[in-house]
Amino acid sequence: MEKDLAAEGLRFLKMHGAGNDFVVIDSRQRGSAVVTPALAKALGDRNRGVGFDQLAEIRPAEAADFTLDFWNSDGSRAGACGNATRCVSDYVMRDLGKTSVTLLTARGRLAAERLEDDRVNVNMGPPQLDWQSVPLAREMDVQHLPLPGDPVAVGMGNPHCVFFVADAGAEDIAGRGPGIEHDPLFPQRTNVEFASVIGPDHLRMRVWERGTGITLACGSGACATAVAAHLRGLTGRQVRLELDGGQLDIDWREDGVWMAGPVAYVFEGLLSPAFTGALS
Ligand SMILES: N[C@@H](CCC[C@H](N)C(=O)O)C(=O)O
Repeated sequence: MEKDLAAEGLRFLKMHGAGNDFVVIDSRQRGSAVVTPALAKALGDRNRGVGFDQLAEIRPAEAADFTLDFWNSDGSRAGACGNATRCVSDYVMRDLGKTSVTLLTARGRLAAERLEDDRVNVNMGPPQLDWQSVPLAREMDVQHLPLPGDPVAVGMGNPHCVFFVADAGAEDIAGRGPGIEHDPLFPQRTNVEFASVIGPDHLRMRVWERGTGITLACGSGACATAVAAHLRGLTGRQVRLELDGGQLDIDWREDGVWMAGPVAYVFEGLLSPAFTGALS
């Protein structure tokens, strides 16, 4: 932690998208990143920190409106976070007086826009459907992984393992999630989705997130689940997902997987110098 931040404290914003909650740190004026794995882990602690599913740090960008980095609550980095992308895009759009923005993430350049009903729609890019990109440990059929339950692997800039089950609401997510997250098939671990079909354009989905655990919604997971459902012939390319925290609408278009959903502002805060200083 830089000396001046340890002395002054660090400003943050708390947001959520369909109950997937975030701490957002805006480092555009500072220019350089302040988040470290130690800060992410300490801040992600719901008892001793602020608590979040993901931490998102905004940095300046030359060829886009901003750069966005994601961290899980265990202090690990994530290459994609759909709901944080929607929330932070809304914040930057309001700040810049725009109704659409472009951003750079580890995945590449993404685009987001505010819809007339105030939801935010983001293009999460094309799904990664080859085993190296997910990534998986060795060559295999991504649409039929060699695991009980016959799941589908989909990369959305981060790895997802999607199970189609009779009733996602009845799945023991906490019991099954950790073992699959750490299965040797996934060299970078994986997010785990359990989905059931409500209709040809309607799914129920629950999630165990890599590096965080159970969350009320996962945007990249919703995209991966919609892609997997279409590949399995269960739905069309446009689908609504019912998550524990709300609804997300997915549209798998030629230019990528678009996801629309709500964004919410919760509070702003200032991390105490004692908190940030203890991490120096
Ligand atoms: N909540 C997210 C996904 C966050 C990252 C994930 N846990 C990972 O490690 O890949 C979303 O909305 O996409």
